[in-house]
Amino acid sequence: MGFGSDKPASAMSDFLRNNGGYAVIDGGFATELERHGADLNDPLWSAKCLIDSPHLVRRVHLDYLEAGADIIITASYQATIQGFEAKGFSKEESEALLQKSVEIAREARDVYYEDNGNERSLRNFPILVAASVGSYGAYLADGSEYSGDYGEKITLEYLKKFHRRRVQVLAESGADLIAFETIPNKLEAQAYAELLEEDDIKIPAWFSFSSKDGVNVVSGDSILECASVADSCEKVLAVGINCTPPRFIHGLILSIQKVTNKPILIYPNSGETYDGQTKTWIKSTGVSDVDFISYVNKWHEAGASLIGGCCRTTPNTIRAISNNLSKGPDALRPSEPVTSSHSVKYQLVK
Ligand code: MET
Ligand SMILES: [Zn+2]
Repeated sequence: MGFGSDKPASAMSDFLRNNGGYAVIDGGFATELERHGADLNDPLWSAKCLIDSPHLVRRVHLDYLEAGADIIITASYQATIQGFEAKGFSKEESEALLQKSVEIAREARDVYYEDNGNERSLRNFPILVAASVGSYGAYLADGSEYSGDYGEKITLEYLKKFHRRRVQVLAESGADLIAFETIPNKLEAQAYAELLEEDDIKIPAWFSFSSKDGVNVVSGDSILECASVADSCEKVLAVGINCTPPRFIHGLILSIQKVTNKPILIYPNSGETYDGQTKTWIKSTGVSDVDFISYVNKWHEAGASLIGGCCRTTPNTIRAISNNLSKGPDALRPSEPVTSSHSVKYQLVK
């Protein structure tokens, strides 16, 4: 039985409760691919490796699992049928590449389970594979991913049409959930919510927004309104923030809590600034790993229960997050297998 298929609404809360009150999300995927030598200067960005270096994709998933990630996010952030077709792939080949992103993550999970004596897969807290869906702006690769400004021609229906087949394919590919990431505006969140409902998508999802001021999402839409869209959609099991500087995260957690009781996820970037023109990160505008980590237990105390890193964070960041949370003041991650009769002890998750 898949994650969320028996009790969809509470699947994430149940998962977290069995997992000691928190889960660790992986870190910057593209960042780590580049560290392994991948060249991502391409409209497909990290999804280019699905075509030319799947072994690196698998390696990076394993790096994050070994660092302590409980949830790994697939390389499909910038993988779209339209983007693959622009490279000359057929519709069928493009869909197969989307499926491949999930297959590689599942393979990495199997290898990790085997290397670790299958202990985790037998527990109530398996590792989850989250199929990434990046925004329409990420597909455009023109900077609108971080402005959320798509112009007036882009309507709700346009966005639904753009994402529909991609979401359907990922939902049928064996992932545990869909991670809608770096959502830049309210319109795109509404498009995702309507797609999930209308197409009767069979796996749950999380919605994760990005912000550059700690008050609004990057388009200027209110985080309260955006998080409310996520709250109203039954298929959305967690809501939060990613690819946003660490200094804004605490305030955003408090805002999101005003409009939802769903578990809150956060996976900030390193705090460095991305220059959409040159497609590079401006160095020395961020925080060090040490500073990033000093925030982690505060974010957890403030109410975030799924914590990881986004662009420019590394397996070292994730290892430190994992170590910090397991030593935190209210950490209850069990070291022995948990059966459902024990789960009442782990009630930190709201
Ligand atoms: N999961 C994606 C990645 O790390 C998120 C990118 S945010 C621009 O590649
Ligand atoms: Zn990012």
